[in-house]
Amino acid sequence: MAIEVFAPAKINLTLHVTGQRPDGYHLLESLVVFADIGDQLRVSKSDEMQITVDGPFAQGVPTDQRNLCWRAAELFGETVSIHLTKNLPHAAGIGGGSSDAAAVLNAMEQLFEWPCSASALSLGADVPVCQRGRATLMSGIGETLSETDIRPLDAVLVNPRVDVPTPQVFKGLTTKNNPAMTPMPAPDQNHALWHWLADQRNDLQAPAVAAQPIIAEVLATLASLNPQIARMSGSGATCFALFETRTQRDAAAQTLKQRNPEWWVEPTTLT
Ligand SMILES: C[C@@](CO)(OP(=O)(O)O)[C@H](O)COP(=O)(O)OP(=O)(O)OC[C@H]1O[C@@H](n2ccc(N)nc2=O)[C@H](O)[C@@H]1O
Ligand SMILES: Nc1ncnc2c1ncn2[C@@H]1O[C@H](COP(=O)(O)OP(=O)(O)O)[C@@H](O)[C@H]1O
Repeated sequence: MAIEVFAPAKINLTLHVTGQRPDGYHLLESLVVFADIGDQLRVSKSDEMQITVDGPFAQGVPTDQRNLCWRAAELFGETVSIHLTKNLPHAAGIGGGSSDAAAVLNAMEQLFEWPCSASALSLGADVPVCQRGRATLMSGIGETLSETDIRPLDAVLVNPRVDVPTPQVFKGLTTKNNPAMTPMPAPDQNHALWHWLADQRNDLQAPAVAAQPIIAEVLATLASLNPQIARMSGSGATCFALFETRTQRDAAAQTLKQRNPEWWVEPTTLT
């Protein structure tokens, strides 16, 4: 029997860095949502571990213990065969590896019919939130999760096809004790959410731009298309823009693809 699972792109609509633990990990506050685009995985029981990868971003994805999917299976404690169709850019701030690992854990719980007894957090700070796969307020280093409600958001994701290693971006932070997020508004209308989002931040945006200046160009290009908000996700380099209507979103995506054919541009709905 094979289980098919979807590993959606993770988007940090906000990302506040509010402190640092003695072990070096940073304390975060983030509103995390998920896209309707992502990687696709097929997981089946097998006598030995095996990973095969195809898809537009297959190149450079490890097929051994370095793949987070492999480490997820080891954490679960069984061997499986995994086929990964890699549709998302990696080292991109949209949780590609973390979302794949979360999907493998979810698939293995279905396949073997018992829950994973080890902590998903040991695979990466983003894996627990990716296991939920829906709008969540995340804090701590990624272990404190509280469900939240948002209306579907029309967004365009843009990645200029440069890798941004997460540890390097955290190292580039100049201040680690930044103000916390303010309380999120009730989910009854998107206007209130957009207003609130505009007052929040991604504290990793400045160090990511310092590491890869093209991110500033992506953000300026998105801002020129009159979105409600344009910001970077995670540690970058993927940026998102939110639009009031699906028609505006699709028109913006079309313009971006024409102007910058070398960028990865995807219209999507975030929930
Ligand atoms: C920044 C975020 C925001 O959601 O997203 P991405 O940019 O990875 O998508 C995550 O916190 C990333 O989570 P994840 O990619 O799972 O991180 P991990 O593998 O646990 O850690 C990679 C490295 O990032 C740094 N790190 C990560 C999380 C955290 N709360 N503090 C940190 O300082 C550490 O230097 C660590 O060695
Ligand atoms: N399943 C996977 N998909 C993509 N990258 C992976 C995977 N497993 C391990 N990696 C490695 O993890 C690194 C970070 O990728 P990713 O998790 O997509 O980044 P980010 O944390 O920025 O979202 C990549 O450079 C790649 O070598």
